[in-house]
Amino acid sequence: MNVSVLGAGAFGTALAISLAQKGKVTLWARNAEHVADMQASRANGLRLPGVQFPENLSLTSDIAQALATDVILLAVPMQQLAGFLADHIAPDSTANLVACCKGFEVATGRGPVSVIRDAAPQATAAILTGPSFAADIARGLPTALTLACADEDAGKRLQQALTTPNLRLYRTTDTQGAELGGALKNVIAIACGVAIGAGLGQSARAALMTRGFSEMTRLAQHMGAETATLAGLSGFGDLVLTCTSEQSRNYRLGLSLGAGDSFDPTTTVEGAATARAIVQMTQTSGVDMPITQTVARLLDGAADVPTSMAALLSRPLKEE
Ligand SMILES: NC(=O)C1=CN([C@@H]2O[C@H](COP(=O)(O)OP(=O)(O)OC[C@H]3O[C@@H](n4cnc5c(N)ncnc54)[C@H](O)[C@@H]3O)[C@@H](O)[C@H]2O)C=CC1
Ligand SMILES: O=C(CO)COP(=O)(O)O
Repeated sequence: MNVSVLGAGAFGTALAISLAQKGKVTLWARNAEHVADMQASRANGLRLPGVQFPENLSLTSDIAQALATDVILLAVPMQQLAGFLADHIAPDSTANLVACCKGFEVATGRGPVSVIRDAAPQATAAILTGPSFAADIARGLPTALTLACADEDAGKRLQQALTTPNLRLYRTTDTQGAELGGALKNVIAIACGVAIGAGLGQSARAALMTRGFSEMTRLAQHMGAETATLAGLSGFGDLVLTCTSEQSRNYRLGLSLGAGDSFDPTTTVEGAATARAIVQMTQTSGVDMPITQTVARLLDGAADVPTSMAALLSRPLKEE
C-alpha cells in the first residue's frame, strides 16, 4: 500500500519519515514555499528541525497527487480537521482515511473519527494515536501506537501498512475509546504541568494523573467506549508520556500557567480546545470531570492556581 501524509507539521513529517523505510511516501503541505524549502533542504526546518528526509519521501503541494494513494494520513490539528476534509475530500470518497490528531471539536464535540465519518461516510475511517513524540519517531527510536478502525479487516490491513521497523502498531476496533484517550490525556497533562510549574510537587502530579485517569475512564464508560482501550497505549500509555515530559506542548503550557509565565499562542496545544469541548459535552450528562473543568477555568482566566487547587482538594471525600 502506498501512503501519503497530509499536513507537514511535526507529527505528519515524523510519520512520513518512518513510513519511508518501507516504501514511497508522499508528504503534502498546503504552502508551496514550505514544500520548495523542504525539497531543497531535505528537511522540515520549520516543524521538525535536525532530521534529514530519506530518499523515499517525496514532497508536494498538489493535493490531487497526494490523494492518489491507498492510505491517506490526516495530520492536521483537530480543530482544522473538518474544514480540511470539506476542502479536499469528496463526500463520496471511499479512501482509507487515518486521523493522526488528538482532540474533540469545540463546535460540535466530535472526535476525529466521527468528523471523518460525517465528511465521507463511505470512506474507511481510522485513527492512529498513542504515546509518541514526533522527534522520537523521526529519529527511529522505538515507539508503539494504537491503530483503531471499526472495520476489523480494514484495520488489519492498515496495521500492516503503517507498522515500520521502529513504529509498532497495536489494533482495536474501539475507535471511540482511542479518540477519548488521546484527547483527554492532553487536558490532564496541562493540569500536571500547572502543578509542577506552581511548585506543588511530584506527589500532586501523581494524584492528578491517577484521578485524571479515573475521570477519563468515567467519561469513556458513559459514552460506551471500552475501558480496556483507555488502559492501553492510546489512553494510559499516552497519559504517562504526556504528563511527565517537557517535550509535551500540553505539559509545557501547564508549566507556564503554573509558573505565571507567558506561552507562545501559536503552538499547537490540543488539550486547551479539548478541555472546553469536554466541559460543554458533560454539562448535560452530569459526568463528573473535576480536573478537566478546573483546566478549562484556568485557561479561560476564570480561576487562579491556588483557588483551583484548593477547590480540588476540598471536594467531598469519597471512595477511590
Ligand atoms: N508533535 C507530536 O509529537 C505529536 C502530535 N500529535 C498530534 O498531531 C496533530 C498535529 O500536531 P503537530 O504535527 O505536532 O502540529 P504542528 O503544529 O507541528 O503542525 C500542524 C501542521 O498542520 C498544518 N495545518 C493546519 N491547518 C491546516 C489546514 N487547514 N490545511 C493544511 N495544513 C494545515 C500547519 O501548517 C502545520 O504544518 C495534533 O493533533 C497532535 O496532537 C500526535 C502525536 C505526537
Ligand atoms: O501527543 C503527544 C505525545 O503522544 C504529543 O504531545 P503534545 O501535543 O503535548 O506535544
